This record gives sequence, structure tokens and C-alpha cells, in this order.
Amino acid sequence: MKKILKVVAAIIENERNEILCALRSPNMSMANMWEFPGGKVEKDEDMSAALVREIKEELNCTIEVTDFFHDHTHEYESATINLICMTCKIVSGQPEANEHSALLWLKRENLTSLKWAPADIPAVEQLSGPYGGPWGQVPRPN
Ligand SMILES: Nc1nc2c([nH]c(=O)n2[C@H]2C[C@H](O)[C@@H](COP(=O)(O)OP(=O)(O)OP(=O)(O)O)O2)c(=O)[nH]1
Repeated sequence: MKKILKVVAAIIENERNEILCALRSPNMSMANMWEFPGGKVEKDEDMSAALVREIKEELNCTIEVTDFFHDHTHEYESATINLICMTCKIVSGQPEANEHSALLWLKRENLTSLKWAPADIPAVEQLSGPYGGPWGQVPRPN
């Protein structure tokens, strides 16, 4: 059985209601695909702590995790990725691309125009679909 890697990713929205998208660089696996910034959770590490750590390393800013957004497991040829997307807000600094080739703020309705890593597609669809706002939650019945 393939190894399952737990990966956390940040859905960061700015004051113009745009979401931060990051382009994987040519020297990364899954080169030139878009993703939500984040990375692998280390052994015994809390998911939120892992995401704060990864964002500091990758984007040089500090975030706070505000909510759980989406959990999806995708089987790639080499590994199975359990991608957990969490909504976050920036508490200090401005995102800078330390490792990615580019960063882009996009409105939800434009997210599907990018070439996303396959594991991200369900989260992208939830963000851009009819139940996309405010945080992709399906409204609760009364
Ligand atoms: N950070 C992040 N990784 C994602 C997303 N979607 C997706 O399939 N992945 C994959 C790419 C990587 O194989 C893995 C995350 O690892 P990582 O961000 O620590 O990247 P890495 O370059 O160190 O990974 P690798 O070369 O060792 O595979 O999850 C996503 O939205 N965000």
C-alpha cells in the first residue's frame, strides 16, 4: 500500500475577497502547478502548528488558522496525499514567494482558470461553486 502523506494547506483571503494561490516552482515535485501554500505535517505535529510553520517558511508571514475548510485524499502515482485545507488570516507581514515561482490573488470565480495540483480540485470547486461563500459552508437548514 502507498504511503499516505498528511499535507496542510492555507486558504487565505484578503480584504478584496481574493484568495492566495501559489505556483509550484520548476524544481519542486508537481512543477508549474498551482496550489494553496502549505506542506507536510511532521510526526507528532499539530496540523495548525504545521501550517503556521510552513507559511512562515514559504511566505515569510505569520498566519492564524481560523477554521477547517476541506479534507480530501488523492492518490498520485508515487504517493497518496491527504490534503487538509484550512482557512487562515494573516496576522503579520505580507506574503512573499520564498519557494514558489509566483503568488497570485484571485477572486473565487476565477480560481478554476488555473492549472491546479489534482488533489486541490475538490477544494477549488467548493470555493468557486454555488456554496462557495463566505467560507464554502453549505448553509445550515433552519
Ligand atoms: N503545500 C501543498 N502541497 C500540495 C497541495 N496539493 C498537493 O497535491 N500537494 C502535494 C505536493 C507535495 O507532494 C506535497 C506537499 O509537500 P511540500 O509542500 O512539503 O512540498 P515538497 O516540495 O517538500 O514535497 P516533495 O517535493 O517532497 O514531494 O503535497 C497543496 O495545495 N499545497
